[in-house]
Amino acid sequence: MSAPQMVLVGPMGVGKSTVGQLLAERLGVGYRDTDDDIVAEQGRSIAEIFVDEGEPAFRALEKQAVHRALAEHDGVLALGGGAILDADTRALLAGQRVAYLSMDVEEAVKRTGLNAARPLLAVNPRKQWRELMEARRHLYEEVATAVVTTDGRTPEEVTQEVLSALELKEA
Ligand SMILES: Nc1ncnc2c1ncn2[C@@H]1O[C@H](COP(=O)(O)OP(=O)(O)O)[C@@H](O)[C@H]1O
Ligand SMILES: O=C(O)C1=C[C@@H](OP(=O)(O)O)[C@@H](O)[C@H](O)C1
Ligand SMILES: [Mg+2]
Repeated sequence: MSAPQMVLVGPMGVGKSTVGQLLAERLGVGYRDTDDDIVAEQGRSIAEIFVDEGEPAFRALEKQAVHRALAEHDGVLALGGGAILDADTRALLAGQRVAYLSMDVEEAVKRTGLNAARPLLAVNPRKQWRELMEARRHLYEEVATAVVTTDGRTPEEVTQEVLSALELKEA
């Protein structure tokens, strides 16, 4: 049983996976991403799981993957954007170092576009993103120990901000 050095949360396309890998390099620790764990375990893409079984089935797989990673991983952990919808997951995040990466809607549309890999934004991404954020913003804020805005910042700049905000020492 261990705990991640830090966890990244935030909406789709905000840069959790990109910044997570940079953070892991800077900290000299391993990187893990719960979406990758689900894809590896299922042998299917996230989009295929949504199409084949629907969102509730994906959320059940996600909950298992997140709880396993929180117990096993001691490096940087990036969660899928919707993982914080689960109350048990939010309870497990209490007491951990959690950075919430945020951005505004225009940046979100630029970064995700009409990207079929993110089924929840496949149709009318601007409206979908606004609705998702209305439902989730307070949950990201609830679990976060630091909030880092990513608008107009490169992944390297966001990485630096996260290190400073969480007072993490580099390797
Ligand atoms: N700070 C940034 N500025 C501009 N583009 C970014 C930034 N961070 C990530 N991206 C791009 O946005 C897209 C989504 O990034 P990703 O790391 O997959 O986000 P998430 O894991 O949060 O869904 C990728 O194409 C990535 O290259
Ligand atoms: O926000 C969401 O509900 C989702 C975010 C995705 O992960 P990213 O946040 O890494 O894109 C992925 O888990 C799935 O498409 C659902
Ligand atoms: Mg990701």
